[in-house]
Amino acid sequence: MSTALGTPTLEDTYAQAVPDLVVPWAAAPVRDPQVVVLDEELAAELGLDPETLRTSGLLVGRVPEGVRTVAQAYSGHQFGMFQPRLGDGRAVLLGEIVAPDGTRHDLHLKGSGRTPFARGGDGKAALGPMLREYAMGAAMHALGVPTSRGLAVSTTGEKVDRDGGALPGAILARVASSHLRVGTFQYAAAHEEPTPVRALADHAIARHYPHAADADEPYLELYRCVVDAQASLVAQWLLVGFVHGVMNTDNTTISGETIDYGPCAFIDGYDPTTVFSSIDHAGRYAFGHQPMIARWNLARLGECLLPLIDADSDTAIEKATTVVQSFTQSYDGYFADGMAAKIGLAEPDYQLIADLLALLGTEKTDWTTFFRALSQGTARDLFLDREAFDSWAARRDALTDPAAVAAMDRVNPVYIPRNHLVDEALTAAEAGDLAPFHELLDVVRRPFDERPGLERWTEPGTGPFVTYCGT
Ligand SMILES: Nc1ncnc2c1ncn2[C@@H]1O[C@H](COP(=O)(O)OP(=O)(O)OP(=O)(O)O)[C@@H](O)[C@H]1O
Repeated sequence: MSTALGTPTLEDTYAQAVPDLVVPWAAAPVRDPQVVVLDEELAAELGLDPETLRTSGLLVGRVPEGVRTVAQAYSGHQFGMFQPRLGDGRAVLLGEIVAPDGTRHDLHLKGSGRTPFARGGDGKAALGPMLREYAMGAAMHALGVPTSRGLAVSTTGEKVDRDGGALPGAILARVASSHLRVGTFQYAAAHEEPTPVRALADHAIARHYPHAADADEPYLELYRCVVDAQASLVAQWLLVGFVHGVMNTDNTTISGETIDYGPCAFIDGYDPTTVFSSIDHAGRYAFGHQPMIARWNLARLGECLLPLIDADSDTAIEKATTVVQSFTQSYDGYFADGMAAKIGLAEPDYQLIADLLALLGTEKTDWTTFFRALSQGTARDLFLDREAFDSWAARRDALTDPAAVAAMDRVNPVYIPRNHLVDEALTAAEAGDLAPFHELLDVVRRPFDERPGLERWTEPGTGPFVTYCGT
């Protein structure tokens, strides 16, 4: 069913395709909603009028009569442990919007009240974490990394209890090309088979990889596409220095977009062991582990698809294994191509890249600063052991491609959302001062243009590196 909503229309192809995987559910009423930030550029991309959005109540879940909003079911491996019933515990899917360019997007609320999936949670969200998700999504989008994006954050006028304190409550309106997760397939596979998994896979194909429908083996092709999309995504995370922080299977998307900016951050100094989540004591989701974890998560998706891949289970396992094993080669290719562009080579040189990573790791050189300094010819100054840098740089200079050198500054950002400055902006916002948050947005939305007056945004923080794990 689709329902007119002023100009936009909310469709529900997902709920229709897999009714067993949703629960009809409405956002809890909000007494005093105030839109704190709204991404007008994103609204325009979706064909939505910002003023209507500000006043209609849609951003906190007030939908016109007849629109069937739902909470989505999903399972997930969290830190390696299977949780059969997670789902939208504090979220609702308002519906799908078809943008003027024909692309389909979910409009989803986070922090909109308890649902049947809430388990012990209060169904709410605090302002700081929702603003964090909004800013990180905006930053990643500006960096060219596929991501869910915040359309708006609204305060609810109520307080939420977190760690013994009362914080302003908020709702994030989030847009994604879908909210299909590896965990969605895990839920379908764990609860009933094979019909829901097949219906879900058919929906995923139609929505994200329509060419797979014409392949000889459509479900194997779907799997191949997701593995490739995730290999590309995680390579991009590492290239920009992003640590997701909670790469559970319920945070691994079928579309290949980044989702759920919980305890995430960008690294300052290059160190593959960097962990940003205060609950990740073993370093499972450390910066350098992310490719391996993505592959592990994708193996869980493969398990769900086995009955669709081949009626003979041994054959299905063999085919799925070949696909998941292709992750490593795809990832290595994406990462090496990206690194080549970052250092000004037309073609990757694997040894040169490996030696650079070793060099940066030894001194924990600032990841973002290094690549811009390389294009400016000032990278040498960043090292204590300048001879080691000189001998690496001489090998690189011999291979540089003039066109690639000119393009370096278009792939190497000057500005990333430095963790200490994000925390500073969120602390101010929770205290009622939004000015630092708006400055943060302004900086991260134009990451490649060096601008005077923003020098402090290029400075690394002084730690501690494990930080902010609020919800
Ligand atoms: N305050 C809360 N009340 C109810 N359920 C919650 C709350 N916080 C988290 N959950 C649920 O706990 C599970 C894991 O939480 P997680 O932080 O990964 O999700 P999330 O950040 O709420 O949502 P998303 O993954 O959509 O960004 C999910 O099922 C989520 O809905």
